[in-house]
Amino acid sequence: MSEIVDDGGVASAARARIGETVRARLERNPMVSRIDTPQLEIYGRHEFLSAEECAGLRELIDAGAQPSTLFSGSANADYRTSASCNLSPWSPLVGGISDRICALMGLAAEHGETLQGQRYQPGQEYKAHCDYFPVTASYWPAMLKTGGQRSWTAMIYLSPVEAGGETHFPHCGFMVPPVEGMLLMWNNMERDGSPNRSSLHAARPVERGTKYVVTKWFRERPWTP
Ligand SMILES: O=C(O)CCC(=O)C(=O)O
Ligand SMILES: [Fe+2]
Repeated sequence: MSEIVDDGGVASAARARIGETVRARLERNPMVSRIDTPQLEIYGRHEFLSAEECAGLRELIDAGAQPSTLFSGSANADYRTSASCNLSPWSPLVGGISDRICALMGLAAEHGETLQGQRYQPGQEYKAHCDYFPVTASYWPAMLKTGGQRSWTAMIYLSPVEAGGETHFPHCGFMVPPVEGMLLMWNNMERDGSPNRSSLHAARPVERGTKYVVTKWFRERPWTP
């Protein structure tokens, strides 16, 4: 008897439903605007965080930042050159902001991974990648057990950057420039719940200034690290 395993790389009614629910909620929010591109569901919310909240998160990132690793744990000498840290969900600032992201998107807090902070100095970048998991990766069986595929990504820019540091979506043909306090949200899945290759994105090298962001990735099921 063969067991049908949803391998995260194909269409899925459950993931399609997550996409649809969040899309409907964001479309109803007058503070949220959709970036007009046919290949990707991507939305922005300006002034999601105040200047004080951004400064508070930058301080936490400065205190905790270590050279970034890639999810696969592989060496990343030139692939992801930023410094990053997981932010404690027990911090009232971090917990409150995580809750607000969940409320805005209509996603349950249990599905969200820990908020991760990143800092990029001039010359640092994160080369083109997708946030969803490749089902051929050695770590995929472990991900399947800890919440499955990643659905939506939420990312907040915490500083203005004098030059560079845009988030580039090469298949969609646009870049988002960092604007302090702005929340960017995109669906890593297609409407049918299969991975969307057009969600490929890169953090372009910072040219002048320092870029800070926090990222939250949502799993299709509750995250159980
Ligand atoms: O810093 C950025 O603009 C993108 C960050 C990113 O892609 C990620 O954290 O997954
Ligand atoms: Fe990413």
